[in-house]
Amino acid sequence: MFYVSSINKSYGKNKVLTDISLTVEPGQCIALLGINGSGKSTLLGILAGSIKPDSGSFGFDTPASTALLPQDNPLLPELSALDNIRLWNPGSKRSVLNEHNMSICRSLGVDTFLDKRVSKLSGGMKKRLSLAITMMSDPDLLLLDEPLASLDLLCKNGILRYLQSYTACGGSVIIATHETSALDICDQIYTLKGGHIRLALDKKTDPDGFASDTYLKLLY
Ligand SMILES: Nc1ncnc2c1ncn2[C@@H]1O[C@H](COP(=O)(O)OP(=O)(O)OP(=O)(O)O)[C@@H](O)[C@H]1O
Repeated sequence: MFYVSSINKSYGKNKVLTDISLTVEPGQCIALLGINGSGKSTLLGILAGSIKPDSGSFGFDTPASTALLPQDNPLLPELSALDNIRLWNPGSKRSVLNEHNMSICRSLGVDTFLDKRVSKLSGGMKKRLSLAITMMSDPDLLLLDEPLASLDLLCKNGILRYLQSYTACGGSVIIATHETSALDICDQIYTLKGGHIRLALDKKTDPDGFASDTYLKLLY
């Protein structure tokens, strides 16, 4: 289990996160919903270890690992997709295309453009490549910051199906999103408002609450 306990974060006088607590079980997918500037990226950055909270704690109850897929793809545009994979995977040139990594590439359709330069890839291809690289570290908890932004329906669907197969194998996901289609695969929806977090929907106790025409109400 991954726990977050009483996290607080301010930028100067701007109190962004107040007393944030939640838990994520293995195999669970949790959505973070909130308007622009509500603190979703800040919270994910804290959980990924790249932003220091003012107070509070987080971690796993057993040894486990986390990986963050940031909003902007962490790719070098002048390199090929394969060279970007090599860059993020320390090891020999031969071992980077091992069966484990290739199976991730195949699942996300990245194997079809490994030799292409990143600057020539579409937004959806870049996102799938970034996700593939993130998955190669075999994380137990995947932190996703707006992974579906500006992707076409087919690409969104492919990524969502991939995430479903990941959680079906016991992986956990926290996904910050404005996309209602992403909420369909989530077990719980938390909202961030005025710095505070609230469990707004839980599929176990309110399966009927998961309907795209009701999601907007959660933000008010
Ligand atoms: N490095 C920083 N220095 C100062 N203020 C920051 C910094 N990063 C974020 N903020 C502020 O913290 C607040 C939360 O920003 P954050 O990016 O976490 O929101 P968000 O919910 O992810 O927004 P969006 O949906 O637009 O991506 C905003 O008011 C933002 O201006």
